[in-house]
Amino acid sequence: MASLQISGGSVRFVAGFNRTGCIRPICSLGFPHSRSRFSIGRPLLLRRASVSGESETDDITDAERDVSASSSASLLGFQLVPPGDQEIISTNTTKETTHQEETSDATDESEMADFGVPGNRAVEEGAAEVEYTSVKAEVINNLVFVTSEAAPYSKTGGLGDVCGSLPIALAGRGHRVMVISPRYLNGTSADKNYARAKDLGVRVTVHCFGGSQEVSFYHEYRDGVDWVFIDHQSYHRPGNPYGDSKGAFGDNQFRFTLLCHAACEAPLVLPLGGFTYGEKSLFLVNDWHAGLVPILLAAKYRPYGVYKDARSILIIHNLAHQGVEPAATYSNLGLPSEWYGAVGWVFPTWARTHALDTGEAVNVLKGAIVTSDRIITVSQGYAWEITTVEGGYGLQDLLSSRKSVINGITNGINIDEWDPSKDEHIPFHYSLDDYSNKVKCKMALQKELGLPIRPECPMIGFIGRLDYQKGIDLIQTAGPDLMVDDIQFVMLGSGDPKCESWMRSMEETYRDKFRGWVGFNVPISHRITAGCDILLMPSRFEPCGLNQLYAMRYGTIPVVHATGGLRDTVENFNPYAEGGAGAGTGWVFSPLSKDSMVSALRLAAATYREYKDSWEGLMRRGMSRNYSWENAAVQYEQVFQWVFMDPPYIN
Ligand SMILES: Nc1ncnc2c1ncn2[C@@H]1O[C@H](COP(=O)(O)OP(=O)(O)O[C@H]2O[C@H](CO)[C@@H](O)[C@H](O)[C@H]2O)[C@@H](O)[C@H]1O
Repeated sequence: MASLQISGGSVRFVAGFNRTGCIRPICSLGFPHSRSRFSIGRPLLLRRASVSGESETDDITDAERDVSASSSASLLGFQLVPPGDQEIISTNTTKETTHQEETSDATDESEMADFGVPGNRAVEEGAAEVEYTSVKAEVINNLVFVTSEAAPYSKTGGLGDVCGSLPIALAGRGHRVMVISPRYLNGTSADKNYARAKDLGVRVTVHCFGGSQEVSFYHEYRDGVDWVFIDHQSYHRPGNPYGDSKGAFGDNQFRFTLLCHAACEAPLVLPLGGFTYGEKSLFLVNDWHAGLVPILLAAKYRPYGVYKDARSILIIHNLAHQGVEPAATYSNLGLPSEWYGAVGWVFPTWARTHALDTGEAVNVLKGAIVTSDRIITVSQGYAWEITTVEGGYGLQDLLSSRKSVINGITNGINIDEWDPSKDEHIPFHYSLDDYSNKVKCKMALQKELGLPIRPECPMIGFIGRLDYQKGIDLIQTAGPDLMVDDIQFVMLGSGDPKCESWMRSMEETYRDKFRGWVGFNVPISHRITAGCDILLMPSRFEPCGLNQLYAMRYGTIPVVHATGGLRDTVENFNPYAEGGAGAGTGWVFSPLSKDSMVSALRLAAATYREYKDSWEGLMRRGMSRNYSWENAAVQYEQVFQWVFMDPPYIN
């Protein structure tokens, strides 16, 4: 790993094979439009059923294709962890656990509690159904979110959801909130998302990559939030924020370096509503794409007395993507030379390609971890996981050293967009008071997909990026076993081309049972969430996960692997609890194996068929939970208070 090669006039960073046999990244030095490493997945001519039930061919456009942040500067597939033993949580609803299970569970729980934040009422009061009355924050801050995506302007996954809804919740509590992301124009109808954003007429020159770049700022004030879009020609091209059908963009390091420099200038130069946000801003830095911000505050601004009163919080949505590029690219980042140590990173010896390979690289997320004032992960379980060798992706020791400033706060969801009583994407509406229309949503979905219309047949759904993280290999292995059962299965997603073709062949083999929809399609994701009885999430790791939250709100029962946020948010079903009334909101299986997943699904399907009361109990408990951002916002505010108590971490 990590050798530098001169090839065809460009320097390439060549990766070797990892322990699981996947080819590790091959990345370029980030020259505009040179291609780098992971391929994103080819466009697929997919066959899908039309509403009339007939099969049709649909050419998925770039705008629709799901290409996630994972495609960019990712360590995914680069197994930086020794294979560890999985803890065992029985999928048995009688909850018979072995001594080993009890021990490991107890350890995890107590260690995870270290990452909790006072104010988490859902946890503290042990009540899922806590009601929140919207109140104003006690202390008001100037908040500046920096992110590579924010829905509805840009979204390839959960990062877009969170950065599109948490800022609104915080603004509703009285904070002044700005969200900064690129103004992506890809020549499709998605460009109209930016139609209301107006050029502020402010120009800033950014010095990086051996030259100077002029960026401009577009602005829309909506739902109490200043949405600011950085404009530069490198954000204008077909594809999604990270790549296109040929793979991840080779200049992503450049594009996100530009974002970070411009984001640091924004609070100083943009007179939004007549006034700048000023130097006492709190930067909320999301994932590696924004990771240069805290480094710039420390290295570029504070030495000159600017941003002395500012603070930064790194929000980790996914540690598998760290923005790793060759060490030689350091000079591109626009940082003083003496700050190399902040981002300098060395691959472990075993991961290098040969004896002379020094394994040196720059790692933007690592730099953010060492320079940000505090760190938040999107669930408590994940906060603990990233400090372990299994979940730390090589950064576990560093993260453990900053354990005292790490907190886990479980994501909320946009309860207006995801509301079965008024969802514009679903054909029939329902609620906790009357969910009789849910089965009509199922029948409509069966019709739309060209499946036999069978309201009594358990319908299982999967929605997500088709990649290693989401455990798609497990679904593929389990496919034939599952198809023996009397169920229907629908998958929506795109990414790994092999999985895309597997979906197509499954659909051809099991015409009455399986449908695969390749692409990124928000309306369909809503209809699957409403129409299915069961939502499957066998994620290998899941920092929080949003689909299980959407599912529970829609009375769709999640069957999830016991990891990260899935374990935090789904309570394993116990039919004997509460004097036989039952408890729990889904099935949480472990270990991550085909057998364990299939038995959990079979248990769920059998409960659906034979124990209607238990099923309705599961639905009701899931639907009555409070998923709004209110609980999370209160905890975020607690961390905001803590972050201003201390001087900046790097002063
Ligand atoms: N093909 C498709 N068509 C339409 N919609 C699709 C789709 N594929 C995915 N989506 C949507 O994208 C979002 C995915 O959210 P997740 O939280 O599951 O995952 P993601 O891994 O992207 O996010 C990372 O960040 C989030 C936010 O913090 C964490 O919850 C998560 O664990 C972490 O991996 C959901 O809104 C889902 O409906």
